[in-house]
Amino acid sequence: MTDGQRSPTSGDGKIVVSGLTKQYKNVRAVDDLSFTVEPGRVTGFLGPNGAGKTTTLRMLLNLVAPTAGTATIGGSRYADLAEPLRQVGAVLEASSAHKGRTGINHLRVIAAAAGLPRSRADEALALVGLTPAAKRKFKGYSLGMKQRLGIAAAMLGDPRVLILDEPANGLDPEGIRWMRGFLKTLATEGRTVLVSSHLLSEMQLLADDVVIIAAGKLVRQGPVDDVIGSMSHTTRIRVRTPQADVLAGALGGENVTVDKGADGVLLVTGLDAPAVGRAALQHQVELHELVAERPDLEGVFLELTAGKAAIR
Ligand SMILES: Nc1ncnc2c1ncn2[C@@H]1O[C@H](COP(=O)(O)OP(=O)(O)OP(=O)(O)O)[C@@H](O)[C@H]1O
Repeated sequence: MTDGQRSPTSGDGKIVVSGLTKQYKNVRAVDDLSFTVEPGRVTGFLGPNGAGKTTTLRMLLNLVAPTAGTATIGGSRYADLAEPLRQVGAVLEASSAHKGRTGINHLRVIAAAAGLPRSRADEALALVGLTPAAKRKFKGYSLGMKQRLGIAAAMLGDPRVLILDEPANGLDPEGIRWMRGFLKTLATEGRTVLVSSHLLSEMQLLADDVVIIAAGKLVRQGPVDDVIGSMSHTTRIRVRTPQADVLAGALGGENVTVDKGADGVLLVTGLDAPAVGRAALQHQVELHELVAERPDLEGVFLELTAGKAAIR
């Protein structure tokens, strides 16, 4: 299906979450949460255990009723979408299927129920690289194959929006790399791709944007590079010198910390690389290495969510 053939009601595929709240008896699982997810980009949805990610995705897909607030996809609530499977594909947990059914039959059953052409089952299976296992029974599928089958089911309607909860779970490194390429390609085609994950190093490779939540609330949202850049005060200078003690003594000042590592390495925070280089020059210290280590997504995530109780 091309863009021109898409249902006009699918809008631009932008996801808008506004004031979304879910109160369970004692737990405010999601608390006045607002964020947007743009088409044409992969957005990582991150948060510590119990942050409210799954509850948010379930509200987005009309599986749980919000206590307050709204979540729309292409301007409509999921419940109001005319043909939801053609507009939104979702995988919320490892795919389950009738154990004795083959992969292709599993997809054909879903396609038939949704009024989609039978040929879509073959196309979706090919899309996730499962054609060779089409006639194998589901019970013989590995976890990685089950994940792929779940994604194939989500892709049956050629949706403009894809929502995945922890899609890399159970995948081996090759499977994770495949998933990365697959999701990036979908975004390049202009689709909206929202992915929750705990794998922060993988998210740094995969995501264009991130939405970080903790204890049900928004902590930060934006392009990955901007979110990491916003924490540049945590940039650490790594310097190696045969005169580590001399240099350590020369690097003083308010908010400056100097930790000694092995082999003459000093890890400095509170100064930038030129300042460390200047101090070395002034004290005639020979340098073998001088590197500004920018924080990675994992470091930023841990700092942003530190102390926000995961168990509520
Ligand atoms: N049906 C429910 N009844 C009561 N509390 C619930 C229910 N579903 C979720 N919660 C609670 O809401 C909070 C958020 O849960 P949720 O599963 O959305 O978090 P999560 O970010 O997806 O966590 P994880 O990363 O561990 O999957 C948790 O404290 C959880 O115990």
